[in-house]
Amino acid sequence: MSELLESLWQHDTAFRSDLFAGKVALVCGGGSGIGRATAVLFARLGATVVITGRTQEKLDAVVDFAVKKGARMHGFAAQLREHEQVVTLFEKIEAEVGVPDLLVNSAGGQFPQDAIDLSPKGWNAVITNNLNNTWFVMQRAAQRWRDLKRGGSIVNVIVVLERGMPGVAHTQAARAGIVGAMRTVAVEWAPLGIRVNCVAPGLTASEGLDVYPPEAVAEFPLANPFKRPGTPMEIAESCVFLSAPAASFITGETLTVDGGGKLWGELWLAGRPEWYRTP
Ligand SMILES: CCC/C=C/C(=O)SCCNC(=O)CCNC(=O)[C@H](O)C(C)(C)COP(=O)([O-])OP(=O)([O-])OC[C@H]1O[C@@H](n2cnc3c(N)ncnc32)[C@H](O)[C@@H]1OP(=O)([O-])[O-]
Ligand SMILES: NC(=O)C1=CN([C@@H]2O[C@H](COP(=O)(O)OP(=O)(O)OC[C@H]3O[C@@H](n4cnc5c(N)ncnc54)[C@H](OP(=O)(O)O)[C@@H]3O)[C@@H](O)[C@H]2O)C=CC1
Repeated sequence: MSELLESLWQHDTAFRSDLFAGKVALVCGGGSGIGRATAVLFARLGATVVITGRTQEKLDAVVDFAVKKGARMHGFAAQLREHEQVVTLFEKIEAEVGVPDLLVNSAGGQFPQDAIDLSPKGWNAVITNNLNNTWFVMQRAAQRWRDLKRGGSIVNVIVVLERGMPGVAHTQAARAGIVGAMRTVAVEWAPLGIRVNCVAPGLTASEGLDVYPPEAVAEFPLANPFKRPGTPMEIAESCVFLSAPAASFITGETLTVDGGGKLWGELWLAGRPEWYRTP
């Protein structure tokens, strides 16, 4: 783990080392994968960072590392599907750290299953985990910015939507909901000085991929024309770009970071059905 964190700390970045000095960044899902890379990058660029997720130990590992590097980072656990927990989380952050200026929503995930077999409980779990979760957090941030008469930036990490994604219809539906909400509030919240954007990663090498079956994993190199997964840092750079002053005229957009996967690529997350196998 410390080797991985060290590699994130040393990784090349396009950004100035004091870019976010004086800013507070909240990264949901910051205990692993894309969220962790984003949190570490914000910390390297001078922000005070708060990470959240359900598992305190995962958060502690990242915080301990960052603090040893001299960065300012805090880890507060929360189940983001519960609206009351989101409200309490914001109260805690404001009391102990300060009002977040920047929000990156990378908390989410799903399980792979053919759509026809999804149970109502499984569908609801994934919709709640990726639509309600992200919405509760982005709305709470916007409410606080409105109340305090200050702006902010929101970046939601979603999935690539253009061609659907066999094996994860539930997550496609949830993330399409986020895109619709994002495009709408980009207009409603512009007068408040709030920008809201999405990053759509292609297949990215994170712990999150552990839930996929071996037959799906074996075909992951077919996901894009580079024939490799992206790295969490390749996604983090885009999350940070959209949060930065360099993106001050960008709102309501989705930045796809998928190595060209939506132009050429195949991703069968629950495995390739017989019909689509070449003889
Ligand atoms: C490029 C695209 C690639 C994307 C990659 C990534 O996103 S990587 C990042 C990925 N990172 C992540 O995905 C991490 C986050 N992911 C998660 O935490 C879970 O996937 C979650 C969203 C379902 C959690 O919801 P939860 O805590 O409520 O979960 P729970 O365990 O209580 O299940 C609720 C119900 O869901 C159903 N069901 C669940 N699993 C399966 C299954 N394998 N099979 C079938 N069904 C399944 C089942 O009905 C279950 O109820 P039951 O029958 O047990 O009474
Ligand atoms: N890796 C990939 O190939 C791709 C990933 N994505 C998306 O990017 C996002 C980040 O994924 P990635 O970093 O790869 O995967 P991870 O599973 O590593 O990260 C997801 C994080 O979200 C947290 N989380 C999940 N649900 C909740 C919840 N209800 N409340 C609070 N925290 C929660 C998890 O922590 P904990 O379990 O401790 O709560 C975990 O740290 C996800 O939305 C994912 O679907 C999109 C496209 C491709």
